[in-house]
Amino acid sequence: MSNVYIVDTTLRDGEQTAGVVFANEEKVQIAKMLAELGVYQIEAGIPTMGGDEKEAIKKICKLNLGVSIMGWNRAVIKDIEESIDCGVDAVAISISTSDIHIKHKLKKDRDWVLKSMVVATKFAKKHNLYVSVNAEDASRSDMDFLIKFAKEAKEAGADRLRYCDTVGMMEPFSIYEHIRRIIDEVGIDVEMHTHNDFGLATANTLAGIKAGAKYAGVTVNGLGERAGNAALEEVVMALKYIYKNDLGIKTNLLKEVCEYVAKASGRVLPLSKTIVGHNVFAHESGIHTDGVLKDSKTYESFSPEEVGLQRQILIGKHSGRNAIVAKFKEYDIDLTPEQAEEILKRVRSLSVQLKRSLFDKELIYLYNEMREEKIKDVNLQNNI
Ligand SMILES: CC(=O)SCCNC(=O)CCNC(=O)[C@H](O)C(C)(C)COP(=O)(O)OP(=O)(O)OC[C@H]1O[C@@H](n2cnc3c(N)ncnc32)[C@H](O)[C@@H]1OP(=O)(O)O
Ligand SMILES: O=C(O)CCC(=O)C(=O)O
Repeated sequence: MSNVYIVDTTLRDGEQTAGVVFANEEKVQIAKMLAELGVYQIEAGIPTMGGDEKEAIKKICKLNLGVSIMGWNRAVIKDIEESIDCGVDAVAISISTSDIHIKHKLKKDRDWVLKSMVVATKFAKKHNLYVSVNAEDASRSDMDFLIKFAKEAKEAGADRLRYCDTVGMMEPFSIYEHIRRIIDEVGIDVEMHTHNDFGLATANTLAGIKAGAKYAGVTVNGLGERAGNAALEEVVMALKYIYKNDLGIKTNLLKEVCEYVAKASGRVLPLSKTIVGHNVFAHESGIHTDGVLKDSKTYESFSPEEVGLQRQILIGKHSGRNAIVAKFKEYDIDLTPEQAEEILKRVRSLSVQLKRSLFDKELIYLYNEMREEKIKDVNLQNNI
């Protein structure tokens, strides 16, 4: 697998999540964090919107973060002029390639699409910008037309083609075929931009990469239109651990970045959010905790510290003896096997009553309760 570059669009597609707005300072802070994380390119927003959006993009450009800053544009010269005015070094030039979009949204025809894209691309190249030509709704486009579009984009000077699965209608096997065909027939660099409508955004991005796409367009926490985009944290970690392709991203910062974006977007991270959820390294089941306590690799794909998290061993209804023994050891209490068995019974009963796992102080309470009962029993037996 060749090198893969992360293109983060949290500040563009991520902010397009219905109802999400980043304050300008938050946009700047997110850009700084993404640069620190080590992404290749930040799609910072849509300059032609003007106002705050343009101000924030200008500020991000002025920071000289050492990463490429891209502005998003329609295939419209005025849009690109606004991008240039912001000081970006790269532009995304977007236009729909599917007949559904061309006919019903743009109300134009295929020739108009090709012409608008070529004119916009040549204009951007004349201004020494890096150009990604974005085929919106590529996945629902006629493949022969998409190939023609990609060829003309390349001839006009485009540096890459963004393949957009705009409504998230693809699955990995077909997307692999599409991307292979584009690369084989056009020989252009491809960026994957996938949406999560069927929960396949990350899988589809990985399939595209496997087919030879060099760029992965992602968002932090998978923010984005409707069900969102492929999540940065998922793609980076899957590439590292499933495909053995370490992109050099500072993954130990992931938790912090994801938490920040969650807060700024007002979209709380679910406890079991992939990669960075608070509970994705929490173990309760007896067989799992026993395994993890012996060797964490038995039930973890990578160590929690790698993404800025910590392992948690919870004690609850599904716990086993070994976890109970280990937990009390943390408090310098060496349980006998019989004591561990007895406490486990009490843990199960209390967990069912409370419908949750137990806090450490509740465990100590159960331990004291058990000891007091034992003392009472002995006293009774001795008639004291
Ligand atoms: C799949 C995606 O994520 S695409 C990105 C979507 N993001 C956004 O829309 C967020 C920011 N958008 C905006 O601020 C505004 O929509 C703007 C500034 C881009 C345009 O605003 P307005 O001029 O008010 O137009 P409006 O949004 O109502 O309609 C879009 C127009 O752009 C046209 N258009 C849409 N996509 C493209 C394109 N890729 N290239 C050229 N024209 C396009 C539409 O046909 C429509 O034109 P019409 O007015 O002649 O019918
Ligand atoms: O990136 C683009 O230009 C297209 C917009 C988009 O987000 C998409 O098609 O999913």
